[in-house]
Amino acid sequence: MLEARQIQQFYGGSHILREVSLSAAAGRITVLLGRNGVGKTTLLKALMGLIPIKQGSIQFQGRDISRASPHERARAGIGYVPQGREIFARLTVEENLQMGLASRPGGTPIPAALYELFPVLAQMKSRHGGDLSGGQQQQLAIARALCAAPQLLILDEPTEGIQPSIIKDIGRAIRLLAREGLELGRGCQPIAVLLCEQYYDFAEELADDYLVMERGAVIDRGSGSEMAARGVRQRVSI
Ligand SMILES: Nc1ncnc2c1ncn2[C@@H]1O[C@H](COP(=O)(O)OP(=O)(O)OP(=O)(O)O)[C@@H](O)[C@H]1O
Repeated sequence: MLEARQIQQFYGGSHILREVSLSAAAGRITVLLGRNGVGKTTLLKALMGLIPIKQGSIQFQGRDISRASPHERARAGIGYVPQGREIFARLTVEENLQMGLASRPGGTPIPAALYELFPVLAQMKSRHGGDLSGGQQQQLAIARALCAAPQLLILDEPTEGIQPSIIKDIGRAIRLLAREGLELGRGCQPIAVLLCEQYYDFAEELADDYLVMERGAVIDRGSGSEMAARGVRQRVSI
């Protein structure tokens, strides 16, 4: 589904991504781990087209999207939940979700399945985004990305600063999306999930595949079931 090859990225003179390659497949959760500042967010932004890549290629559904705009990538089926959520604080929950429908034909309703996935959003439909708790905002940010019915969902640290009960709900939602998919108005099919995460236990629990980054490069990768044996926890702990 997604194939990124040999991505190189620089900020000024700093070499931030060093020949990073990764893939994500429908039905699988691919987890990206690494300490603060190793380049994870930069990589996700590059995949979404928010930062142009200097070298390398990105293929999605067999199509080269290396130079496509974020908007085109969203239309092609990539959903992105940024670090820090970036919900619209002055818009209501419902209006935030409507913003997520922008890439779909006019008149497309907010998929009811999203309110089943995160019932708190139904209860808080008319509240302003800024009045929600951090965990509720994270659920809203995920639901907003899902409004576009993506085939690939990219999540940047969805557990950051969130209480344990909501982390569990988010974990359940991610697993459901990858295993079964959700009826978002385009049929219900398992999606590909690319999850960047600092919270090791959460990452290990969900990972089908994992990658570890250090100083802009992938230094280890494998299947989620090998993470404990390969000492990934020690590699990413601060
Ligand atoms: N806009 C920018 N201009 C210059 N340097 C930047 C910029 N954004 C990030 N960096 C630097 O690039 C490196 C990688 O940052 P990035 O945010 O991708 O790391 P990260 O692994 O996602 O870390 P975190 O978990 O803290 O978000 C860091 O050294 C950071 O200071």
